[in-house]
Amino acid sequence: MSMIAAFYSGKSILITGATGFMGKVLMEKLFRTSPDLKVIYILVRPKAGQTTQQRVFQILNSKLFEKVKEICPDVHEKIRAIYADLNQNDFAISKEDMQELLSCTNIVFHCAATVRFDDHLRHAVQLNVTATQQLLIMASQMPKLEAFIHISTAFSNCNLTHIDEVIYPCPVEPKKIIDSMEWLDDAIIDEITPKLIGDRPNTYTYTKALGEMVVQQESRNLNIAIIRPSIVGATWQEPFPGWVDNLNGPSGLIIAAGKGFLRSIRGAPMAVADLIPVDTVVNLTLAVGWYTAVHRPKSTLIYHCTSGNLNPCNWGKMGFQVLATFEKVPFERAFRRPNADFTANTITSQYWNAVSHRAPAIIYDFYLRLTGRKPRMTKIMNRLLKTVSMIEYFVNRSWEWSTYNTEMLMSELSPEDQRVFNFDVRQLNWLEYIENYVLGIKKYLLKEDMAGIPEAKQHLKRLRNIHYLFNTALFLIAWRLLIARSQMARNVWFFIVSFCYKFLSYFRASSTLKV
Ligand SMILES: CCCCCCCCCCCCCCCCCCCCCC(=O)SCCNC(=O)CCNC(=O)[C@H](O)C(C)(C)COP(=O)(O)OP(=O)(O)OC[C@H]1O[C@@H](n2cnc3c(N)ncnc32)[C@H](O)[C@@H]1OP(=O)(O)O
Ligand SMILES: NC(=O)C1=CN([C@@H]2O[C@H](COP(=O)(O)OP(=O)(O)OC[C@H]3O[C@@H](n4cnc5c(N)ncnc54)[C@H](OP(=O)(O)O)[C@@H]3O)[C@@H](O)[C@H]2O)C=CC1
Repeated sequence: MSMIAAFYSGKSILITGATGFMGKVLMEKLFRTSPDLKVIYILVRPKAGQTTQQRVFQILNSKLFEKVKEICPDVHEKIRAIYADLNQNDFAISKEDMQELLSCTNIVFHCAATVRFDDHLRHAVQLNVTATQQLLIMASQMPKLEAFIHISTAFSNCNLTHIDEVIYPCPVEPKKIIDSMEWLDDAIIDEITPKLIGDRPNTYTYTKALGEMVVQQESRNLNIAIIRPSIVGATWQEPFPGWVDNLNGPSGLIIAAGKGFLRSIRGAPMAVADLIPVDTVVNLTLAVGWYTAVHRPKSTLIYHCTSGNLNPCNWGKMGFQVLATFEKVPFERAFRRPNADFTANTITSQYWNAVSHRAPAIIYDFYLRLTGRKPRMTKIMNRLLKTVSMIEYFVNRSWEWSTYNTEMLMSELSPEDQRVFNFDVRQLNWLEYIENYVLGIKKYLLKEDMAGIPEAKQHLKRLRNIHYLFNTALFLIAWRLLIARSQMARNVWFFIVSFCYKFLSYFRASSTLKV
């Protein structure tokens, strides 16, 4: 019997960010392995015209929860969706709901965050720092609380190259930042943002670092642990391989490459691609919840959930495998044939941006205009290039994260728990994982039918022919223009033509003689 699964049985668990990528997988695993848990409270806001209940209904009826519904048929009754907005005071939770949360919760998993790299500092602070502080204040009023697990990111200290399992202080105290956000106007915040974030690349990593400081400062006598995952990717094994449902991290760029929009990224092919499957992160998170509640470590332990030091893969290898998978299972209606690369050189990268990204978009928009349609490719390309520019920081560097706590935890687990809550990335076969990841993107994100693969391959063949035709036409036009302008080019041209003519005459004469 799994000790971790048994631990969560009968427990009341609060999850923030349960509608997000990681939150959904966390909920799924909890219900699948501990169907006897008492209740999972999730803090949800209405979104995109859907009420909180409709959102929960949609999640439970998704492919991800198919297995859960077999194992735990009363799953609908065990989820309590609580209306909440983490941007508001007391999260806008009603008094009755708050009372219930405070009196019943045993474990808190705090996953909610804004993960946008370009978020305005005020908003990023509100969600990643202030909301974390408020949640900790709530937690301190929960008499039955056994553990509080905070999800941070391995990149909260990406300004360092070697990162230990400690909280690194930021120069300005989080409390001062929170206070200043209340009275500074947006223009001033914009001005001081680069100074505050310093050598971090964006407001996301900075506010996640502040969030960790808040956890440390507000921990009081709570049992707290922090988990720092690196780049979270599709599921590796559970509940099935390749599940993914948003465009964050590599997923959006894999789509862009598969559809032929993305041809080049300025990145170091040999830099470590520190991806970690979402089910691995969830398994570690649940193991940490158990360990923190049962063993009550004296201080706040930090767990790095990374792959680079144990089973490294680099961006070059990953890109190669992604492209190889496109050969077998191409995406439908590609704009161009997938053919992308990482280039370390800035000038080469700018050249490819002009030739392979901007020029085809302009030509295609011109074609759309000619055929009376609305141009859209330049807009799509600008958005893609903006995304690429934001991730460049992460694909040009390698980091080293120490993983003593994660390894210690692994050794504390029973063999059964090591199997059920496996977070040992040494067992991960990257080629297989990446292939499943690309397949998962096709199935669950793009919702493409596997039956359409022959047609997609046919489409790629047509694109290849158009590509050859276009290049030949371009070459002939360039050559014609050159001949018109340069005597030297004309001489070369006449030499080639007369050489071919002589060769053909000789060939014809010798074949007549034989007869
Ligand atoms: C080339 C060779 C090989 C080929 C094969 C390729 C191999 C693989 C390539 C490997 C590369 C490795 C990358 C890893 C780096 C991760 C580092 C993580 C480090 C930290 C990890 C963390 O700890 S935390 C998670 C990370 N956090 C994000 O990853 C959020 C990012 N994101 C944003 O910060 C905003 O998204 C941003 C971008 C500002 C746009 O902002 P924006 O305002 O312009 O656009 P919006 O977001 O509003 O989106 C407007 C519309 O674009 C759609 N869309 C959104 N993203 C899209 C996307 N990536 N690709 C397509 N489409 C996307 C969306 O669905 C909307 O569609 P619609 O309009 O139809 O609704
Ligand atoms: N994905 C990754 O690559 C990595 C993620 N992480 C961390 O993991 C955690 C989970 O990330 P992930 O699941 O990928 O992120 P998602 O963007 O998929 O999910 C974010 C969650 O936070 C919720 N949320 C955001 N704003 C509010 C709000 N105002 N009120 C209530 N809920 C809100 C979202 O709700 P809604 O659905 O309503 O928007 C959603 O449930 C985060 O803490 C992130 O920093 C760390 C490393 C890598």
